[in-house]
Amino acid sequence: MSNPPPSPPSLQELRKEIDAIDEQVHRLLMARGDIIDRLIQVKKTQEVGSAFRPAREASMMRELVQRHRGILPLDTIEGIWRVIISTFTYVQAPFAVHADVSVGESAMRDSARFHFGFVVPYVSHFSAQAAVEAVAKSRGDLALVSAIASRTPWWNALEADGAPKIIARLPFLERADHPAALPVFLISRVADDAMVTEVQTWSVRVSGWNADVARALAPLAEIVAVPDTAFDGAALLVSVAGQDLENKGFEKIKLALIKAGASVRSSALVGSHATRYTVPSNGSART
Ligand SMILES: C=C(O[C@@H]1C=C(C(=O)O)C=C[C@H]1O)C(=O)O
Repeated sequence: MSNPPPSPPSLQELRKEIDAIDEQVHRLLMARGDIIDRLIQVKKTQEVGSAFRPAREASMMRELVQRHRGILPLDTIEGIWRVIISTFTYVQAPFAVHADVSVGESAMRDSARFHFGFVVPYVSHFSAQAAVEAVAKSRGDLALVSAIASRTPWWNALEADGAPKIIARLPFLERADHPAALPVFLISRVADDAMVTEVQTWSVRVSGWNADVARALAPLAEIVAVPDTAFDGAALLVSVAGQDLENKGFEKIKLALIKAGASVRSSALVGSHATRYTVPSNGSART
């Protein structure tokens, strides 16, 4: 006679397992918090403005994608870790997020809450310029500004030495159905060695700007353009990937502008961020 199949665990037993896991997760998060005091001293967080470290965060978010398996949606894992990381950044050195809501209040608020949670104060502004100004006046605050459209060339305010810079492009993990998909630049002051330089962002003033010039540049770089009403010029925010130390990537853009009939009146590096990273629907990541 064969043995009867083992009876499935009871609901009570399964809930006990869940309670044990919850306790471990909670204790591990508290242990993570215990590291912060030591980390502040090693990192000298207070000396450079924001404790946000864009290079480290971009790489941590990619690790999550690579490790993730099972039924829990990546949206959930990404959201949980954004809150963990942002809150741990906040407890090192408190900061606020200044968001430009002129591109759509609900999408911008979703992006701010998804990436920074509810503990980090959220301040809305009615222009990108105002959000950037608030950051310039602060010690370590962050601004969130649309990465794809603008009515004003807010990036001119990032040109000066010591001015805040573009330090990241969110979301870190792009995909078609991202819950906080609005493409935004994050602007702050961080230590130079914390920057990721894979994509450089340049503030460029050109004359001779028109649709043909824009088309000629489109395959080479992402551009936000604000045409100048006074003459045939424009203020551009140009994102160039694949930089080398001599800024050859930007030199290529300059040459392409000239070839297309425009001329460059000035250019200044106004930040850099990690290469955009796309999670395809089949789960394996690509950049
Ligand atoms: C803890 C740090 O500070 C911040 C918080 C991080 C975290 O909680 O893991 C990661 C990067 C920083 O933005 C760090 O620099 O490692």
